[in-house]
Amino acid sequence: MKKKIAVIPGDGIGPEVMKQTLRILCFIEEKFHHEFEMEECFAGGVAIDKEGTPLPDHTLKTCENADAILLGAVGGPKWDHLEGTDRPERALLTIRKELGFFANLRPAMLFPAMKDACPLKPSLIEKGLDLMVVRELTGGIYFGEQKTFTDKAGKKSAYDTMFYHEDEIRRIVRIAFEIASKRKRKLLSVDKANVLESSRLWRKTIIQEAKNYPDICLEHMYIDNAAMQLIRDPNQFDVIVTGNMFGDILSDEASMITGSIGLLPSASLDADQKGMYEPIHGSAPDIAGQNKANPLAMILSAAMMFKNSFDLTREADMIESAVEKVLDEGYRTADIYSENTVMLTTEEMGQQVLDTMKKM
Ligand SMILES: NC(=O)C1=CN([C@@H]2O[C@H](COP(=O)(O)OP(=O)(O)OC[C@H]3O[C@@H](n4cnc5c(N)ncnc54)[C@H](O)[C@@H]3O)[C@@H](O)[C@H]2O)C=CC1
Ligand SMILES: CC(C)CC(=O)C(=O)O
Ligand SMILES: [Mg+2]
Repeated sequence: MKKKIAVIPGDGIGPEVMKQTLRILCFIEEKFHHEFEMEECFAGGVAIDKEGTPLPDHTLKTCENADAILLGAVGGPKWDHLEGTDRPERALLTIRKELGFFANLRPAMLFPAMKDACPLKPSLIEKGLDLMVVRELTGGIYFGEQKTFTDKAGKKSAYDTMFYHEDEIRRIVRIAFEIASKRKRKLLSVDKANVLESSRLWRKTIIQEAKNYPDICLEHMYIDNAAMQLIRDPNQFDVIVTGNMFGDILSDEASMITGSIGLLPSASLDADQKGMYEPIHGSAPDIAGQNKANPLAMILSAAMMFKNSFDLTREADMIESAVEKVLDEGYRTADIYSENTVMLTTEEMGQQVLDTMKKM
């Protein structure tokens, strides 16, 4: 199979975790006789430094022309003084919006070997954890009107707007219902409908849409309670659908139940399953450049690319099984290290996954 893949390493640990992922892609390409035309491009802080803008036109064009996009992470303290549209994060938001990647799938799975790394009581995760957060990605407060202004007294104010059109809600909740119908037929919609108008529209719309999915059990929860319930008893949930900001926050919280944010992949999809694949974490400036980052979230994001955009399940399964085996054998990066396990660097973890795949 011939595929064009746009590769955006980005900033901080982005290039470190991407390097390990590309080694695995090269192995898959050779083993299964695929042809991956990989084009590396700049976005984020590195693009600001090189070209004066977080998202150069040619990067966006490369993404548009690709069959899928892999992205490490963008941002960092070096660029934190910049204003909204000049910031590295703008690159990510613009790619998502311009390419219509409205459906962000963030699976939170606890690998059996990672139970000790979960900070919750063992009784809460006895049966493991297998959650799917479906996050709306191109609307809500990250894309509403925003402004900072100075009043007559010289005092500053700022606002952000949480805006949702019913069609935006409808298309993401449909994706969530479809996913729920292939799992436990349980869907939790998370909102703040006791306070926010946009949440009330969200709730009304999903209740209307539920009529088309009579075999799915739909429940609703406010975001504050959901954040608490996720820690109290994560296994009460199966598929969670929510807006952009609530999904961003809840998925970082869910990641910790699986041991580390360095383990969680994601897919950001359009209506035709074209997608951008990225770990849910950021550029982790506190550990960047130290060969300490966990590359498994990025590697598992590539597996999601094979499954969702290329329909290559054998290749995806191979990556996922290799990651599971490496963890079973006790190999860990610093974020998930505990006594009686073997601490590896980023490079060594990539090598370990690769060596395991070679033996499969
Ligand atoms: N998708 C993206 O490109 C995202 C970018 N960011 C940006 O990243 C920068 C840092 O943001 P933070 O809020 O600190 O979030 P972060 O996710 O980068 O880091 C949070 C904590 O998790 C740790 N961590 C993250 N990924 C890890 C990995 N693979 N292995 C081991 N430990 C890992 C970090 O060391 C840090 O202690 C900011 O500029 C932010 O805007 C944040 C989230 C997503
Ligand atoms: C960096 C932001 C644009 C978004 C974010 O934190 C995320 O998508 O996880
Ligand atoms: Mg986030």
